[in-house]
Amino acid sequence: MQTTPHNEAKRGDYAETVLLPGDPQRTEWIAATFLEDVRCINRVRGALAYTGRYRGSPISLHTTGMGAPSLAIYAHELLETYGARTLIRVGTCGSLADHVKLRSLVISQSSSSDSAINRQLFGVYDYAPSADFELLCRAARRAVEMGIIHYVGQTASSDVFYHPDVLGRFAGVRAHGALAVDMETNALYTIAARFRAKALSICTVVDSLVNGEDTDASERQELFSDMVRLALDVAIGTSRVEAEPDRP
Ligand SMILES: O=P(O)(O)O[C@H]1O[C@H](CO)[C@@H](O)[C@H]1O
Ligand SMILES: O=c1cc[nH]c(=O)[nH]1
Repeated sequence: MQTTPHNEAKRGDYAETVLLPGDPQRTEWIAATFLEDVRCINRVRGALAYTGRYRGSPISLHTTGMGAPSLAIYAHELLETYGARTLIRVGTCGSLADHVKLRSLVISQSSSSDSAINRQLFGVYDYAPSADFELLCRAARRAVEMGIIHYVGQTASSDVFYHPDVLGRFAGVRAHGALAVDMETNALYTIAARFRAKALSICTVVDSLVNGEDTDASERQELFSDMVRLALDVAIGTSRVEAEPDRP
């Protein structure tokens, strides 16, 4: 019998820190490329999940699928049933700002949403979900140390990927500084807050809604190396000083 309706992993199979790719192929690639002693713990609905070690520390990966409802189910179960305490999204996003270029990283400080889910949850309030401050600071510092082009700021999460008004629909949030759009960060931060857990969303910019530029799916695994290394270093708390103990 499965432990949850959506997951066959047993209690205790997940590490406390879980990286969350949207795409199962990304999950599989991260497991094969970055983790040691790795084992697959879930295949239900193709939401591949693995547990292994990164530089000796236990880390899990779990595929969220696309959109807030899908992520919400998996994040809820990871926090409620599997004892996860830190969730780090390693996703993709579309640029909403001129200066946010393809292939850079967007580290989301907070995330607006057009989701009707929030209207059910918060009544008259427009809840403002945000990243865990410690994870956010660590990611920003480590990204500088690694020389990765990145932007820290607010993002938007939308339930609509294909929309006839490609950019115009974001006018309000763009005018107030939103850097990029994805579909899950708002839900991730909201659910983590509910469980008093830590969350961070790091996304690679794969297209621009401003100028229509796009990356090719074939370059994407390569493209994700910086994001995944950064997320893993953040997950295990590595800074340059810790990573180079022999430094004078
Ligand atoms: O690449 P992932 O992590 O799935 O993220 C983005 O890509 C999907 C849309 O293509 C949505 O899930 C969006 O948030
Ligand atoms: O959610 C997403 C992700 C990438 N690009 C978009 O336009 N939207």
